[in-house]
Amino acid sequence: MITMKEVYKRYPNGVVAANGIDIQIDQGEFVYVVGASGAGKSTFIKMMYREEKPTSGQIIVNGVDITKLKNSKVPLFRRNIGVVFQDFKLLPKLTVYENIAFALEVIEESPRVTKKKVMEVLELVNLKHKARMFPNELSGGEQQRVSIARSIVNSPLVVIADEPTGNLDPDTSWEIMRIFEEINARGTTVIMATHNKEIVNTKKHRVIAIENGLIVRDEQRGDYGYEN
Ligand SMILES: Nc1ncnc2c1ncn2[C@@H]1O[C@H](COP(=O)(O)OP(=O)(O)OP(=O)(O)O)[C@@H](O)[C@H]1O
Repeated sequence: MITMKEVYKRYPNGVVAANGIDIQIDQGEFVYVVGASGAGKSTFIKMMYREEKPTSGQIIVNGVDITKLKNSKVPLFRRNIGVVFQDFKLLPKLTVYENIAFALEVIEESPRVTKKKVMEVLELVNLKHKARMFPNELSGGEQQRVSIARSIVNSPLVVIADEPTGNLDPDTSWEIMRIFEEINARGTTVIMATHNKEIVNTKKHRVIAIENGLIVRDEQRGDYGYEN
């Protein structure tokens, strides 16, 4: 579902963050992206949802070369992709319910379907009882669960998460992992950049390791492989 061919990314300041990446990720896979700080993990991930454009190379997502996509077509393309960030990025003035419903209002979903879908994802992340609260009334783990609920409410084919447990304590991180595993078990591809050695070594999945903008290891059920 995601193919990169000879992908290079040079930022305007001259830093080369992708240095010839070739990769294929199939529908339904669970993939960890690991590597030292500054190795190019975020750049790799951002290019998958057209947050960054490569300097050269092809990136094909669901059959479309997104490097050629017009800016005006990017929002439509992104409907098939859920994104989760380390710092949650919830809208502070909207309730939990509204933060999630927002993603559906943009696509003009009917109020009845919106309510049904929002309640379904809130159930999945176990936060139905906090639907009327505001983000600042929630713990970090709860905020991340809301952000995951928001990322999947459109039933995307893939969820891309950049260090989703980076700001969370170990117990909360395991709870977040449980939710990603559940999402993956339902057939959604999950791609997760992480520094969490324990999680990678315990919940085994494909591991892609990046160093200096290059994929240096790609293993099914791999280990984290760094000291951290
Ligand atoms: N917008 C940008 N402009 C210029 N250079 C950038 C930009 N974004 C990232 N870089 C540089 O590209 C390289 C790769 O950065 P990237 O954020 O992809 O790494 P990372 O592996 O995700 O790091 P971390 O684990 O710290 O998040 C780094 O040298 C970084 O400084």
